[in-house]
Order: sequence, then C-alpha cells, then structure tokens
Amino acid sequence: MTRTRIHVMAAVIRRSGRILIAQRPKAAHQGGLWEFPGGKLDAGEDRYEGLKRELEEELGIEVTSARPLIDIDHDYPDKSVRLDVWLVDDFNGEAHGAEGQPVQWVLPGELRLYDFPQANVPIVTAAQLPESYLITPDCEDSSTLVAGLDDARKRGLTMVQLRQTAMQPAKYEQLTTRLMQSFGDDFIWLLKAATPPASGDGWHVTASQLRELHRAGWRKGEPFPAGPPVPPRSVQAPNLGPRSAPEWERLPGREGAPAGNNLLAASCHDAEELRMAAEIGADFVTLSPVLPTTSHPEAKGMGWEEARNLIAQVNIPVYLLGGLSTDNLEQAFQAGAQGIAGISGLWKPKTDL
Ligand SMILES: Nc1nc2c([nH]c(=O)n2[C@H]2C[C@H](O)[C@@H](COP(=O)(O)OP(=O)(O)OP(=O)(O)O)O2)c(=O)[nH]1
Ligand SMILES: [Mg+2]
Repeated sequence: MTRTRIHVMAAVIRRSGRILIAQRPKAAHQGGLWEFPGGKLDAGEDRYEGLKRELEEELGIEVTSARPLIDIDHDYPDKSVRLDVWLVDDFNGEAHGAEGQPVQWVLPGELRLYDFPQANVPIVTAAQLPESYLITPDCEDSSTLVAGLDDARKRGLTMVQLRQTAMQPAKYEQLTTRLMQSFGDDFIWLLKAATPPASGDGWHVTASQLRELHRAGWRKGEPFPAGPPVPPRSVQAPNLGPRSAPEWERLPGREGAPAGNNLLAASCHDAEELRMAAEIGADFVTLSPVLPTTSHPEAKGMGWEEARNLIAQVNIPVYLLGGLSTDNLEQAFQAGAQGIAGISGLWKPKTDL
C-alpha cells in the first residue's frame, strides 16, 4: 500500500551562533515535541516560496537568504512526510511564536537536550555539522601536517579526518594525540582505525570496513567487536557537545559545531554502501568520486546528476568528495549534500600529492 507523502518545508534558522526551535502544539501530529519551524507545501507552490510563507506565518519573519540543508523521507506509523529542510542564515524581523507556540534560540550543542520527532535525528546532526570536511593528505613529516591544519583553521575549517595511509597504527596514535593536544577544540576530529578509537570525536570507516561491519550485523552504539546479529535499535542523535559551546560562540559566523565524541562516518561510493552506512547507524558519509581526482586518477567521476540521485536515496548528511573545492559548495548544496569533503581541494600548503 502506498500513501501520499506530505511535503513539508522546514528551516534550521541560524543567527549569532544560535538555532531557533519551536514547540509543536500538544494536539498536533508529534505534538509537544520540539521542531524546526515550517509546514506543509501547498500544491504547485515553489519550495523556497513555501518556506518563506510558512516562516512568515509561524514566526513573523521575512526570509532573505536560505539554501537546502537536508531532505528526508520518513514514515511514521500514521503519516509519511518529506522533510525538506533549508538553512536560513538571514531574515528581517524579530522571530517570535506568531501562533502562540514557545520558541527558543539554542546553541547547536544544546539541540540534543530537546525532544524532537524521530524523523529529526539526521536534521539535528546536519544542523551541527560544518559545510566542509577536510581530509588530510599524506604528509612526509608532522610539521607539514601542523602547518596545514593551522592554515585550515585560519580559513574557518572545523572538521578534519586525520588520514595518513602509510602510517603504522602506533605512530598514527601518537600523531593524533599530539595534534589534538595542539589544536584541541578547534576541530571535530574523525580518526581512522581498525576498531572504534578511544580518543577524538568520531570514527571514519573505509568502505571495506563498512561492508564488514554491516555483514557482522554491527550497529553504532553496540559493543565492539560485533557479536551475533541483533535486531536494530531505535536511532539516537549523536552526542555532539556541548563541550566547546563557548568557543563556538566566540567565533561568530564560524560554520560548524561544538565537537562531541560519538560520531560514526563512512566512505561510500554507491547506493549499496549508502544503504549499509544508514543501516549501521552512521551519522554522516562521504560519497565519491564526484569528479576525477589527482589522488585517484584511475577512478571516473559519477558526476553531479548521479550524486544528486544517490543523495536523494538516503536520510543522512552526505559530503561530496572527489575533485571538489569550496568553489563547488553551492553546487553541492543544490545536489542535496551537506557540503564537500576534500584532500587537495581543501588543503593549501604544498604537499607530495
Ligand atoms: N515543521 C516541522 N514538521 C516536522 C518536523 N519533524 C517532523 O516530523 N515534522 C512533521 C510533523 C507534521 O506531521 C509535519 C509538519 O506539519 P505541520 O503541522 O508543521 O504543518 P503546518 O505548519 O502546515 O500546519 P497545519 O496548517 O497543518 O496545522 O511534519 C520539524 O522539525 N518541523
Ligand atoms: Mg508547522
């Protein structure tokens, strides 16, 4: 049986490092829970126009700048919704509960303290993740890495995957410890490892690790190594903070999130891997290669159209990777991505790549 999916426009509204949330009326569907303001798109209505109309009705504001953030299909027992969520970063007027609903401006790291509908788990993640995800190139010595990270920090990058393909695990651990001591809360740290790392903010698994974890029936939050397959548990929003909320606040306009310690990310290349990532409870993924790259010149890019089609099939934030730089951010947003990930495209100093 198919039922009509209701197209809902909703907004993550950001101002001065805070995000606006509203409480749904008790009697409404998912009543009493907190939400990102918005409502149903009218038949034939343009998406951006619909978003503007809803925010005018519910908050009394005039949106002047917005772009797609994440697009989610969710089936409640009684209703199917498409949550078409945009990031609003500029508006006129004072946002208030124009329909009498309570509203709050919260720090990104505080979002997890509020109860949202089940469909909102990936939206809460997307609201906290930055638009660019730096992956470190192989560096001959750690001073090159330090200089590169320092430069990345100055350019406003806030999330990094420490990738050193040729390095032995013991040396990698030493290096990551040292880097995290020097840069601390300035980055959200995603580490590579054979098992969930004890430090850092999260674990980024390769596509082959993803396949193995999936085959073993493991899910984020369960003991590791994976035991016998167990039935899926309900999904929890990741624990992203509020470890460094004050730092976040001190850097107005900084894209990103207070770091946390519980992220699971996976490298994906096709629809099957995306599905597996969602099933093991990944908080976000990279999808590559979009375009041919210097690091993987043998791989042909999937192109923007295919990237858009693949992103539409999953409900978690996707960073597009492969031959991209910040010049491609707008295109990535329009394809439905959280943003872009990059090695050479986001790394400025000269490397051996
Ligand atoms: N606006 C919004 N709706 C959400 C969120 N999460 C979530 O599951 N929903 C669901 C609840 C509802 O079934 C649907 C949104 O419908 P709505 O009640 O806001 O619609 P509306 O503003 O047009 O209200 P109405 O005119 O029908 O009263 O999407 C969210 O974060 N924001
Ligand atoms: Mg509404």
